Amino acid sequence: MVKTRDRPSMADAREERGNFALSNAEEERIFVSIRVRPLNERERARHDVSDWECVSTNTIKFKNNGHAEQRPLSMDTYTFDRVFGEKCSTKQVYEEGIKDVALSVVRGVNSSIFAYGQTSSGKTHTMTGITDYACCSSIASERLTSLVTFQHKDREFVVKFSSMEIYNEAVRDLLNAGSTSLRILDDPEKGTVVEKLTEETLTDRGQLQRLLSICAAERTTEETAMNEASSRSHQIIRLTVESNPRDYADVARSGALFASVNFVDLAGSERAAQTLSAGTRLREGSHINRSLLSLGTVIRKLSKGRNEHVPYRDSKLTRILQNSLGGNARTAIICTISPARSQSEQSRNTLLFAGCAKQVTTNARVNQVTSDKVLVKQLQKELARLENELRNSTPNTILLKEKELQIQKMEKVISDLTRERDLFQSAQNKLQSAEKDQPLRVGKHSASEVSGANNFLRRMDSASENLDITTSSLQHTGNSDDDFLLDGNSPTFVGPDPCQGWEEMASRAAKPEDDCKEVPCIEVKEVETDHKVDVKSSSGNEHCELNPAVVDNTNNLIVDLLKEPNGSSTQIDKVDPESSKHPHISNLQQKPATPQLEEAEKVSGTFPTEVERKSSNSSVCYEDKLPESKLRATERKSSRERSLIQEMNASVEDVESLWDSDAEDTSSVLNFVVGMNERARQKPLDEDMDDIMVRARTSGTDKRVNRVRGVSFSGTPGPWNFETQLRDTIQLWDACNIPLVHRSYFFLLIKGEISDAVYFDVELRRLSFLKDTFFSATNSTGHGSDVTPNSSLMALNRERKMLSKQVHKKFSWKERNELYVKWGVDLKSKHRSVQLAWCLWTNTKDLNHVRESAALVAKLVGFINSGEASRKIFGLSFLSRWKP
Ligand SMILES: Nc1ncnc2c1ncn2[C@@H]1O[C@H](COP(=O)(O)OP(=O)(O)OP(=O)(O)O)[C@@H](O)[C@H]1O
Repeated sequence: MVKTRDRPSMADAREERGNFALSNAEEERIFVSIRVRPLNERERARHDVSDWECVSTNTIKFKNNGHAEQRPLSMDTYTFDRVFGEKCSTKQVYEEGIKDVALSVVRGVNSSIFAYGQTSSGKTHTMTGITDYACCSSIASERLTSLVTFQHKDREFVVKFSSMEIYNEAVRDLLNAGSTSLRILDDPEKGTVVEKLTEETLTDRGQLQRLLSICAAERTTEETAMNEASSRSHQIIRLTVESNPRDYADVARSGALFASVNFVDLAGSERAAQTLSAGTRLREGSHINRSLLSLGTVIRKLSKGRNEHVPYRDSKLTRILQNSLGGNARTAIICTISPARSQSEQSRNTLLFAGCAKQVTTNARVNQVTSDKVLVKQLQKELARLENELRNSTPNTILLKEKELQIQKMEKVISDLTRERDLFQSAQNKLQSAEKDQPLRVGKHSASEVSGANNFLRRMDSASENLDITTSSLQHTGNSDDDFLLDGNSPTFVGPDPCQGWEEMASRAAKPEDDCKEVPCIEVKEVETDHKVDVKSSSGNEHCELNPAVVDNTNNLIVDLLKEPNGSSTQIDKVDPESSKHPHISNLQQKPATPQLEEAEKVSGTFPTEVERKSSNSSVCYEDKLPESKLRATERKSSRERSLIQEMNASVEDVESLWDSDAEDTSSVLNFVVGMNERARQKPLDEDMDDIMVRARTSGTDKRVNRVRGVSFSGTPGPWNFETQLRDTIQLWDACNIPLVHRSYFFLLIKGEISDAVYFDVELRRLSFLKDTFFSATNSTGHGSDVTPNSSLMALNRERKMLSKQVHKKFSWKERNELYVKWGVDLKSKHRSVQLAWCLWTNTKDLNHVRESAALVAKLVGFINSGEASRKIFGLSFLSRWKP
């Protein structure tokens, strides 16, 4: 008795892991089932009886009733994978024995279904039904309506149909009846293939039915004594199923699957005596039996499991089905038998064959094909998916839009700044050309010093906040002018640069050449009429108040400078236009004497503030009475000296009144400073310079000038005491709450060269004035000043806060810690950068502390010492571009 081992439920296992999951080759035995048909009419007519009984779903028993004529069988019970009795339907055979193997093809596994049995046992009857069920029946568990309609949510299917018969050992294409015998080829990749076999791609179930009908019609069948429509050939209906995933993103399921299922309806073995064959039928029967014998031999060899030769090539049947027999395919064999006692031996032979087939194992595996075409298609789909994802990605879209908006804003800011820069350069060019056209006017032009001081402090104040302004300006997209508008009481910026304070210094330090280009002209009309002086800026449209104190200071300085070496003074009644013709003046100034002075004498004007002149004969008035001898001495002074005096007078006093002036009014200052520096560098002991400095140091009858000069020049003749001036300046910075950036910049740039005396002079005079302004603001509302010690102190605090923020930007963590240690800030304390900023410029009596403070501020702000040019710029940096 052939025993079969219990077969694991492979179908269930596949269902659990997914129908399309890839798997390695699985060794399994051929699924063998037995179907017993009912007795047919012919058998019943012969009063034949059924000798076979299906005792269970997998066991069939021969009912040998002891008939003597029956030769005793070696065994009477056979067990197979499934046994279907006479009453079992073809659908049941399909569902319970064939379906799982047949539908392996949709998972990319080759499969074959055989019908084996003697003639008239029911092979064609069974296989026709099986093929129909497999191809066209609803297959819910596979989520396929059928192999033909091949609908699936994950994959797209292409099913191709082909059919052939092996008749008299010749392969015929059943879909191409006119064709000759087809050749069988051995393909290294595909195995055995039938050349030129017609393949039809299935589109619907009706097409399949038509093709099946064609095959049935074309198959060779003849009537024999055993069967009215006996199949005289082996028929193979082949469905080739190729599936591709709908979504190529799933790598595990992204391969194309390619497999075939063969529905093989073998011709029945027959005995010539029974079929009464002769002639053609006999020859057919001979071929049938020979091929079946080859099949039996192959099965028997395979069932033994030895590595001996398997004669696949003995017949075209075994050659074509080689892959299905012990190869890469799942195989199911339905062995059909007749229950008739008259067919018992043939039935027994069938069962023996089935028993051998039961021992045969196959190694089915998934046939995954990843061709270049599939790869390209896969990549194209993936690319399209990613592009679509990118387009529809909301966060990315928002991010991109934000970036575009930022770019637009920055472009707008750049455009605004470029426009303002161009405007500014245009204005400078105009001023430069005007300067060339107009001679230098020496004298006074009015300025409200209180207003100027306010502007100065406001400018410094705004400078303290420069980083915030700069940053915010980059973020604004509106009118840049609006960005710089202050409150109603504050001045409005009219120049190109919103930060005229330390930031301007720093930025100019980076490109000193550009900033030194413009040397605006000061046009001053000094007219002696009713003791009033008309002061006009170069623009000619601005009348300003003139502070008598400044007038006094300047004139005293002039007088001092014009002192005769013997101590006598010369009073200037009128400037001699011819004096400019002096070669020294020409060298220094490069400008002709101003004819406007003469013209100015003829012009009478009124002043916002009258300046009482102490002497009706003098073109310059003094607060204190001056000896007439001084003025006369001045008059006698050489034209060269007068020109120098005019130059310095214009420079120093215009700088002094700078707070209300436009930048272009500083031309003479810069010219003078440049000239002084150049001369000092080239000829430090130049007689002119030396003369001027000595005279400056020895000047002073005016109280205010004395006070300033007492600081600047130590009040006594002798060598310039740089350190004293520096200390005095530092104290005044402290007293006036001057911004730390300004202090640092000044400190680092002015190093004590003799030419720096001018800078100190200007700085000290201004600081002194600021201090007085503070004093006035504290004690009265005089001048309408809104600048108070408190407001300047607040500005200073804001600057420190700004500097504290810079600490984090400019220094690394390690550098910051070193700084904190150096400046005595506890590393464990909070707000260390703020503490550090509040340490700067606190101990102003210690020059080392001052030097360290200045250096640190310079690092924090980022300005550099670019040499002489920077000092010139620094001179200009006092000039306000703010107007009330
Ligand atoms: N299970 C069945 N129930 C009812 N009738 C059947 C069954 N099996 C076969 N028959 C009938 O028996 C006859 C012979 O069947 P079939 O032609 O399928 O045999 P076959 O094995 O294909 O013979 P051959 O090898 O000569 O082609 C047919 O008339 C068929 O209708």
